[in-house]
This record gives sequence, structure tokens and C-alpha cells, in this order.
Amino acid sequence: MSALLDVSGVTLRYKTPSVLVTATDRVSFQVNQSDRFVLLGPSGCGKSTLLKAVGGYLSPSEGRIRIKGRDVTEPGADRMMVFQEFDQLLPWKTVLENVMFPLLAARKLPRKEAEDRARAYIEKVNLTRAVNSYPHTLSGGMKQRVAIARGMAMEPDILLMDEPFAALDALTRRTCQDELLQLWEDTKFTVMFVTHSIAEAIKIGNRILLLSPHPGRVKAEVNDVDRVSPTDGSAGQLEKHIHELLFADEVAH
Ligand SMILES: Nc1ncnc2c1ncn2[C@@H]1O[C@H](COP(=O)(O)OP(=O)(O)OP(=O)(O)O)[C@@H](O)[C@H]1O
Repeated sequence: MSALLDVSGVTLRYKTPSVLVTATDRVSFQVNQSDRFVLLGPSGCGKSTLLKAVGGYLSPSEGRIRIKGRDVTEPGADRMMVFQEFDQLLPWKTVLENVMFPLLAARKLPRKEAEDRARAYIEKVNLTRAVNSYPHTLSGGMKQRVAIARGMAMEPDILLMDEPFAALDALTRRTCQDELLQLWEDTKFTVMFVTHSIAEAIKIGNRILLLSPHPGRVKAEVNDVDRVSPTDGSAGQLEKHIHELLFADEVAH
């Protein structure tokens, strides 16, 4: 089976007037259908940059990014993004209108069907009671759930999530993680999820790509995350193992 997403030897650079910043160096990985694929690494290792490149917002200086065999050259409705910031919703639109917006803008569905689809995904994220509310009346966790519903309603090939729960309090963060996993159980969507929390990576992912600090290079890939359990101590062991993999060089010095 060929991979859904194929990232091959990707180097990503930012050119500023004074410097050339290499964010990632020849990074390769593949994401399969229904993977919960996590990019994990310390701040500045290029996780967000990689996600943006898969989103089509940045072009690699080296290497190729292909989705379903096609080169990624621009943003597209097949790759929807959810960001960390709470202000990603349109403030003058209700929850329902926000979720419908990309469906209508992409001319994916006629209005009535777009509304039915939007309502179904709003229900999946448990926000039916807020369907006619405006973003400023919602909590941070509710806003993130609207952004997730909006991304999922497009039924993209892959949902790209950039630390979507990082700005939430610990309790809400846990609830949102549980809801995301429940959604995955229901629909088995493919997701690429960026985090710098090892615990979150283990909770969300079935596969984790570990990146080294700046510039980001692949340190290791952990592929059997689903086998660990939070109750028998195996999740704790994996957390320790990942910590060692991530910080092996620092320990050696
Ligand atoms: N627009 C930009 N212009 C120049 N350099 C940038 C830009 N965006 C990011 N960088 C640099 O690229 C590198 C990777 O940044 P990136 O945001 O992808 O890291 P990250 O792993 O997502 O970090 P964090 O977890 O802190 O968000 C960093 O050195 C950063 O300073």
C-alpha cells in the first residue's frame, strides 16, 4: 500500500533580509491512511514549519511532499489546518456559519447540505447547544472544538493540527484530547499533530516522529504507540524511552 502522505528529504528555509534560517534538514517520513501521526520535538525544531509545508504554505528548498501521489504546491481543501490560536474563527460569524464557511467557499456543497454537514460535525464535537453563538462568547476549549469541526466538516485527506490544545488549561486540554480520540474512533480520519509534550504525543499518536533541535532532523520514529496503556506503566516507560531518544546527545556531552 502506498502512503497517503510522502515527505521525502525535505529541507525548509526562511529567507530574511539578513539571514537564511534552515528550519528542517532533509526530513523524510510517510503518513498512512488513518494514522494519528505526531511530530514531536523541542521548541524551534521546525515542527510548525513542516506542517505548514504539508499545508502548502511553504515550498521545500530540497525534497518533495506528495499527497496521494500528487506534489503539494499550494494550500488545498484536501489538507485542512487547525492552529493553536483561539482567534482562528471569524468573529462576525456564528459557530454554524464558521463551520459552513469553507464548505461554501470551496463550493464543496450546496447551502442546505453544507448546513446539514456542519451541524453533524458540530454535534460530534459536542457543541450543538452553541450552534448559534458567536466566537467571543465561547471558552478557549469551545473555540478549538469549533475549529476542529470546521476542519473535519471538509472531510480532508488529512487534518493538520498545530499544538491545538497547548493554550488550554490542563483539565480542558485533557477533555479535548479525549474528544479528539473519540472522534477518531468514530471516523478514523488521518491526522498529523504537532506537539512538544511527550505525554500528549503518546496519548494522541499511534506513530511519533522525533525531531532534533534546530535545524530539525529525524531522530527516530516510534511506531507502536497504540500498544501502550496508561494503566499498566507501559506509557510511563515509553515516555522515558522517548525522553532518552530526544535528549541522547545532551546526555552524552
Ligand atoms: N517566518 C519566519 N521567518 C524566519 N524564521 C522563522 C520563521 N518562522 C519560523 N522561523 C524559524 O524556523 C525555525 C523553526 O521554527 P518552527 O516554528 O517551525 O519550530 P517549532 O518546532 O514549531 O517550534 P515551537 O514549538 O516553538 O512552535 C526556528 O528557528 C524559527 O525561529
